[in-house]
Amino acid sequence: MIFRETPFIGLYLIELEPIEDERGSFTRTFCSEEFRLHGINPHVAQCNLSYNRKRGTIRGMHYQLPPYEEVKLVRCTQGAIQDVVIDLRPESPTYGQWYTTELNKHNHKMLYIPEGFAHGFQSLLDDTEVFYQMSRAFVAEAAAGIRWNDPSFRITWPLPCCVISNKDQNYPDYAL
Ligand SMILES: Cc1cn([C@H]2C[C@H](O)[C@@H](COP(=O)(O)OP(=O)(O)O[C@H]3O[C@@H](C)C(=O)[C@@H](O)[C@H]3O)O2)c(=O)[nH]c1=O
Repeated sequence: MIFRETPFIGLYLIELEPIEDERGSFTRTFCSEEFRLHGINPHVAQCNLSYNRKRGTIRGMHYQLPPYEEVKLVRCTQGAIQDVVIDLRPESPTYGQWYTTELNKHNHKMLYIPEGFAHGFQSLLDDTEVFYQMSRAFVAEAAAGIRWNDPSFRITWPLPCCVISNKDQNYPDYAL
C-alpha cells in the first residue's frame, strides 16, 4: 500500500498494489501494522457494504457527534463513486473545505478519513458497491449530517442527484 498525503492533514489516499500472476492478482487491502507505521488509526469496529442501484445516487454527508467521531476507510468494489469529505475540525487549516476523489473498481484507491470529517459519495455507474471499515460502531443517537447542496460548502457533484434518502435531503443548513 502506498500512503499519499492530501492537502488535508490526516486524510490519506491509499493506493493498493496488486501482485499479478497467471491466476489473476493478490491485493492487500488493510494491514494494521502498516497503518500504525504511518501513524494512522488501524482500529476496525465495523465493516459495511453499501449497494447503490442507480447512477447518480447520493449518500451523505455523514458524521458522528463527539464523543463518537469515527475513522473510515472507503473502497469501491464494484462500479465507481465520487467520494467527498468535508473537514469539520475547527482547528484545522482546511476547516470548512471539501476534498473529492474518484474511487472505482479499477483504480485501486482507498480513502482514509480521520475523525472530524463528514463523508458522502455519489455513484457514477449503476450497480455500484462501496465497502468501508469504521473505527467505531454506528451510534444512531450521535449520527449527524450535512445536506449535499448546503450553501456553506457548495460541493460540485459530477451528476444530477437522482436518488437520495429523505433524511439526507432534509438536513438543515449547517452553521459554520
Ligand atoms: C450507517 C448504519 C446504518 N444502519 C441502518 C440504519 C438504517 O436503517 C439503514 C440505512 O442507514 P443510512 O440511511 O444511514 O445509510 P447510509 O446513508 O448508507 O449511511 C452511510 O453513509 C455513508 C456516506 C457513510 O459515510 C456511512 O458512515 C454511513 O453513514 O441502516 C445500521 O444499522 N448501521 C450503520 O452503521
